[in-house]
Amino acid sequence: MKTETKSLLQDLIEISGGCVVTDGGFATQLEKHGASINDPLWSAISLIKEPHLIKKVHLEYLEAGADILVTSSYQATIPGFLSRGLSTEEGESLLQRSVKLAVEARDSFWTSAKRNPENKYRRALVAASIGSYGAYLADGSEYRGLYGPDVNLEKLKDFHRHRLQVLVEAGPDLLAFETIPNKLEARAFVELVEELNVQIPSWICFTSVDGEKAPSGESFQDCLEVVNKSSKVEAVGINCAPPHFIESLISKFKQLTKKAIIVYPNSGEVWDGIEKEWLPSKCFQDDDFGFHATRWRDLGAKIIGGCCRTTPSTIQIISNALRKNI
Ligand SMILES: C[S+](C)CC[C@H](N)C(=O)O
Ligand SMILES: N[C@@H](CCS)C(=O)O
Ligand SMILES: [Zn+2]
Repeated sequence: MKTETKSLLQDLIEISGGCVVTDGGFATQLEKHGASINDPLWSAISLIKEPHLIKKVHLEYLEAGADILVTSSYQATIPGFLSRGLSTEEGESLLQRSVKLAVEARDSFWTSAKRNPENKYRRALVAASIGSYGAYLADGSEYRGLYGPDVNLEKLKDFHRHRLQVLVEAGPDLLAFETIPNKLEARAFVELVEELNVQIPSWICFTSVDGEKAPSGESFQDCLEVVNKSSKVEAVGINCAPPHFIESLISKFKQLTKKAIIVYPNSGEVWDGIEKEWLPSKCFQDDDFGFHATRWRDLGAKIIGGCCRTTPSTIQIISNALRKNI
């Protein structure tokens, strides 16, 4: 009889009582430490300039209670690095560095955490971030999702293939396809993980600017139809969308998929892709995240965290709220 072995992600969800905490805004916390990321590479510039800060941010999220660390590779791409005058080999080594820094932070944190049997930490997983083609364009395209007639499925797969290979070979526990704005790009990921025979689980997270559809205007029913076909994608959900959309989106996703649902919204501020700054809007404060995280868990979310403009204090409050109310 064939016995199904559970993946590291399924195991983590199970030992956590059904809901795990992922980390919060990586770029946001990097900026809190003084990093200047107003750049076409956005937070990936820190892989070149300030790798020590990357590790510091990862450690802060672990301390706050994150069970999953998302790497600094969101906007790190080989074409992006080439346009800075770096070589392909240098670009590859920066991608490897993004995984290595997170793994080192996880390992050193876990080595000291497990010395104290009193503490409630679990050994965290490292998820390699793969931002969208729109993120690489560096003009806020990930919130619009309209790549134009020249960008077809093959072009998206060609864009993502090499980076994906390098990241997988660097040894993360998971792949995090993040802030995805349309169905075509989800399909590119689903096909690539199959073609490359990737052996670690993935999540695919879409964003939303209206609380109902993907930024491209495509329905989540259409988007999830593509994702549901892949056994390599273990979780699907929403990231970097305003938090007040999350309740109704979890309910919608529950009807559209049997996969684990993941949500890690931003604070509610809105990205100005031209000025490269966050504009104030209807926002959640840290306490609001604590209150809503238990509601999101009760509605069926299995992985909960924060995205842009959330920080370790947000994750600490989410983690405390979820552990109090298992
Ligand atoms: C998640 S968005 C705030 C990342 C930055 C964007 N791709 C840009 O470069 O403008
Ligand atoms: N993992 C990225 C996502 C940006 S939308 C970050 O937290 O900076
Ligand atoms: Zn974000």
